[in-house]
Amino acid sequence: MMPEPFGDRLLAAFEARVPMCVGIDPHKQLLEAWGLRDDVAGLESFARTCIDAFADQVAVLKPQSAFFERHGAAGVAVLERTIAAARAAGALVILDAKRGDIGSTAAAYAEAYLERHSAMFCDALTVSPYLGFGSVRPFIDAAQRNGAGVFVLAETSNPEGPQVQRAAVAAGMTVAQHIVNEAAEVNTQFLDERNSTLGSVGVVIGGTIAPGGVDVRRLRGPILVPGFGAQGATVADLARLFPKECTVIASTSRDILSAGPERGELTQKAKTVGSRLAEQRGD
Ligand SMILES: O=c1ccn([C@@H]2O[C@H](COP(=O)(O)O)[C@@H](O)[C@H]2O)c(=O)[nH]1
Repeated sequence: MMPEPFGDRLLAAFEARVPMCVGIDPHKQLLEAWGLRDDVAGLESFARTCIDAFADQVAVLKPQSAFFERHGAAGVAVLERTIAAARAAGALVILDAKRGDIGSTAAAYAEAYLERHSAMFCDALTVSPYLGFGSVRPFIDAAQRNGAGVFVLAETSNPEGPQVQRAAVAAGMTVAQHIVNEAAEVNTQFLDERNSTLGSVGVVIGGTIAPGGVDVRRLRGPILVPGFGAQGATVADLARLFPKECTVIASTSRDILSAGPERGELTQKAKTVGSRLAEQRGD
């Protein structure tokens, strides 16, 4: 039997939980602010507190792989435990690792994160299409086989992004729009074959971008929106950038994590931000 598709699981989580994504980004400065050492024990304690505060309340958690990898193999082991604990508590996990490579190597990355036998299996993975959209096909295939998702970088939140992502691939079409259109095509094919409402190929579009860059109305997949909070994007920006019918996953890391280390304060902060987002969606 085919596993339940990621899009359906995401919609169910948004109905039942705080409808947003909290990023788990154990910055050195945050570890220090939480009274923890910048070592593997500090990392484990930080991640454990995040799980206790968010995993049974918030729809999506997004560990940032880089902050675990910087502690070496022991840090990656903490990441594995964090993903497993978050999923066991019912949160969906998007691993932010921005993987991408030539097809055969992409297939190995896909096996690491999107095959159910893997220790690092997560609900979705961020991937980079800047070796060509076709190069992310192994991620899409593995995700669709396993009820997981991918989030393809389209227009990122950093100020350097537009130089590449707003360049034209054809008259009137930006690179970012091309990526969104390719994702839309995969979703349409998948949804035509399955009795499902939301595709498993999402895109990443920063909440900080200038309006007018990408048209997402035909995507039929979720939009992961980082840049909310610490990088300056607000609820009003989300309303301005995305049509109401889109499934927008607003993501914030430092803004919420800076409420720690008390578990109750972290949970409360996520709930406060989540209700502002739900209000904007008109729930
Ligand atoms: O376009 C992008 C893609 C990914 N990110 C990641 O999201 C978080 C943002 O953290 P904040 O503390 O909320 O600024 C971080 O892990 C980035 O690598 C992004 O910011 N923009």
